[in-house]
Amino acid sequence: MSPARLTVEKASWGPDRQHILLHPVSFDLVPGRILGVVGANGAGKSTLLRLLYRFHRPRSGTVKLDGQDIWAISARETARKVAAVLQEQPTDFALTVREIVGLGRTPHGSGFSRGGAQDGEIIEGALIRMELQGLAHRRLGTLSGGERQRVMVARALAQEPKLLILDEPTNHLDIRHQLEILSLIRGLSVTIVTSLHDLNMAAGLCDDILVLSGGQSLAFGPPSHVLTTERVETAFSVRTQVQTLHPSGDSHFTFHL
Ligand SMILES: Nc1ncnc2c1ncn2[C@@H]1O[C@H](COP(=O)(O)OP(=O)(O)OP(=O)(O)O)[C@@H](O)[C@H]1O
Repeated sequence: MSPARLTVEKASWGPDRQHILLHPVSFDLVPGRILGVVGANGAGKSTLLRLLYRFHRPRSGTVKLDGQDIWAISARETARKVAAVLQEQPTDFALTVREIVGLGRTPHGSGFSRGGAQDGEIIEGALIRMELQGLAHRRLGTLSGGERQRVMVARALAQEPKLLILDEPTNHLDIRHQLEILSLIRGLSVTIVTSLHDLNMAAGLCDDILVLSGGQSLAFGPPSHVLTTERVETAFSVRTQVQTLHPSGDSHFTFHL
């Protein structure tokens, strides 16, 4: 499955027309790139992500995948193209890890093109990638927060999406699993939009960054262009310093009140 081009044109959202929480935002994400959405608490990150996985319909503007408005196709067709890993997933804690990962195949269940064996291989591949083989028979409710997070990513991988939406994917993960999941994300052949709180992580992982503040988009583009000291100070209301790390030459932010 090839990565999708994601084109967001002047998309806005609010619970009603009088209360707009996300003001018109536009960006064009080249297939296969990783976009990091950053901003302070309440900036509108989750609201934007909800527009991208077709949970909210934009009040104005459009969200297009490969040039097609996601509201012009069915929810099921969208689910074959877009997978989301969210902070709070409504899941059945009595299901086993393998069953949960298997749910990722649901949108593809046409009964014609895909046999059960092929689904089984895809599910097994997702379990292996997230190092979950040893937990495959455990019930979700018995897992730690980090293990559950890996199950949710495995379920999204089993969905074989063209666009993967991740809401704070490193939450609950210890340092090793954070690094592992970031390296896995980098290696996927899929377009990715992820919200991240850690700006240093966002700068290291993402090809593009979108900065939100108070429901407005402040900037979109490569991290080195977008994450300037002034912009970070505006968006997060903190004093910010940038250091150059040796020997990598990477930029590293530190923050002060
Ligand atoms: N359905 C809704 N009705 C009313 N207000 C909402 C709704 N959804 C979100 N909000 C408000 O919109 C603002 C943006 O919320 P959002 O969850 O998008 O922020 P966020 O950037 O993801 O924040 P955080 O970093 O805290 O997760 C918040 O003030 C939130 O309370």
